[in-house]
Amino acid sequence: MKESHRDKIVVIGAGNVGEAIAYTLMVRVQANDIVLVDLNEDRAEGAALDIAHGTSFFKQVWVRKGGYEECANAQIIIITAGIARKPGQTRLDLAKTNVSIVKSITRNIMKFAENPLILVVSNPADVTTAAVYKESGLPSGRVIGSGTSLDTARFRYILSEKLHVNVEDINAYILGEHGDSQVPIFSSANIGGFPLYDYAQQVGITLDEEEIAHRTKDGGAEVIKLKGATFYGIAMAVSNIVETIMKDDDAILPVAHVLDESFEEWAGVAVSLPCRIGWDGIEQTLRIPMNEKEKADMDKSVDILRAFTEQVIGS
Ligand SMILES: NC(=O)C1=CN([C@@H]2O[C@H](COP(=O)(O)OP(=O)(O)OC[C@H]3O[C@@H](n4cnc5c(N)ncnc54)[C@H](O)[C@@H]3O)[C@@H](O)[C@H]2O)C=CC1
Ligand SMILES: CC(=O)C(=O)O
Repeated sequence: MKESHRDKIVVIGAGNVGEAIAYTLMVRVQANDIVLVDLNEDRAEGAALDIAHGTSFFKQVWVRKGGYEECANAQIIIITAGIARKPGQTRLDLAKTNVSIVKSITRNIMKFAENPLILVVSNPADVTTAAVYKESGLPSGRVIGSGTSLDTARFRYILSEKLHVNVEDINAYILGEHGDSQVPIFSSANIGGFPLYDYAQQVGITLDEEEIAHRTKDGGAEVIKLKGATFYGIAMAVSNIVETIMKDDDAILPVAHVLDESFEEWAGVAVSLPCRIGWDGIEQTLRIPMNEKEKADMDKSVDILRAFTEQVIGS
């Protein structure tokens, strides 16, 4: 296939996360041209070759190392470059370094791409999303942070374990910060269409909200403590976002973007809410019913993110 006819995705940062994303995109054939860009060119080339060697078991997908000029005609650009969180270190400790990395990457992307769709994964993911939005000048719906998509996946996984039910039957969100102030929305969660607590009562299971929230929030730290880094979970979360964009299928996913004025006291902050996503990025931001405690926790999460974002990148 001619290069000009390929569906191209550029992944910037070919470390654990970038490599796992490229692998997942290849296996699921979500693009037929996957380009890895990294400051460490050997790392990008090695990762690309390792994945490319396996393509004969799947479909024709080009996986290769490249430079920023590849962004010119990419359908999606995914930023994963940065410094990974060390055991015991908070996500927020890393903010200043990673924000300056994603800002310089954004300037490089914008040299070549006219109206790119950028997906931001580097931590702290909400603050880096705000930084890329500001630096790029793009509409906020075209700068999507992976936000609480991974936390939501962890929440659903834990609920499926507790309730002994297929994870696909669980509709429940973690919203707010991808971090310590994240908010589990229990009040509007449903299991196969049944309100969560109706379902739990019918199957005779008592849920401990605090324990579930705690396990969800600590999911990343738990894996980091055990094996040093998380990368498969985020790769699958990103692949899910990529799928809805590439297929233009209007799925509703919990992702971060900078909220507009209609969100009043939350406006101007990059934070996760359920969003309808398609080819142009975020098409609609949805307001999910919350009880009073959840709403108060969301207000707190937004306040924390606003204060921190201002501290790191200015208002
Ligand atoms: N949002 C989420 O849910 C998750 C986010 N992360 C974050 O993803 C980021 C990457 O994590 P890992 O891949 O494990 O780290 P890693 O250290 O394995 O890889 C980072 C890569 O970025 C590259 N890099 C650094 N500066 C660069 C620059 N200016 N331009 C191009 N490449 C550059 C490095 O050479 C390295 O290959 C971290 O910030 C981590 O905290 C990780 C897991 C989940
Ligand atoms: C590292 C990280 O952000 C996570 O696994 O949630």
